[in-house]
Amino acid sequence: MARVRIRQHVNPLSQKYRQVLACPDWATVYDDVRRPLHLDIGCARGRFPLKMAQQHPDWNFLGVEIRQPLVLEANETGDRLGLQNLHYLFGNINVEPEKFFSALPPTLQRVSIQFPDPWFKQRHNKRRVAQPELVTAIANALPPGGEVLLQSDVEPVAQDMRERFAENGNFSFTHDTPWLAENPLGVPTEREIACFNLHRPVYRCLLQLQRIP
Ligand SMILES: C[S@@+](CC[C@H](N)C(=O)[O-])C[C@H]1O[C@@H](n2cnc3c(N)ncnc32)[C@H](O)[C@@H]1O
Repeated sequence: MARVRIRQHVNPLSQKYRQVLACPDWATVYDDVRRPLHLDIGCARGRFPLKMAQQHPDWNFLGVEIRQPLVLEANETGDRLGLQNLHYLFGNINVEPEKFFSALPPTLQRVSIQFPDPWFKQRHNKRRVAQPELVTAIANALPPGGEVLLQSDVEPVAQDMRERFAENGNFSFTHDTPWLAENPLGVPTEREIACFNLHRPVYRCLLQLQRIP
């Protein structure tokens, strides 16, 4: 069988990725839509949501990824394992995020953005995931107490994400130190494992929504 070549990075500003993420009928992908929902943005092969779904059958998990072949493969794996609390969607999270978030089940409880950006240069700022419109959409969709986990191994990128959430005004940090030493969810992502093996530091923080905006 011919192997599909999967690109390392795609440009989220390209015309190809300008559609709003299409949501399915949630009752066809989750066996119980009432469970709390964890959204993982930029999930790549989706191993993090997969492990979380196995460890937390009382939650639903949704991975979003802009590289379609990874999404197809991840959904096949989830189906093969019979996981009815896991689903993946293809698309660009930064296209009209308000529309996407308003089409989610009303049970959104946690969002994670982990090692999202290959865009380290300042001139590529607009390609980064944590844009103000996305932060606003997350703030509008989470209930008070809802959580956001941010992680990166590139300090300026982590700092940038941190500032975007702090300047939104609706979130507070759950810790006094600038960064958390350990992953509070206890399940490392693929990139996090690679960082650990390379002894690279990881910059992570956990925020909570304070009030309804
Ligand atoms: C470096 S990988 C990290 C994957 C995983 N979160 C981890 O920690 O191992 C970042 C992923 O985010 C995806 N991504 C980047 N921008 C995105 C966007 N605007 N919408 C959806 N996915 C995006 C990339 O395609 C890539 O798979």
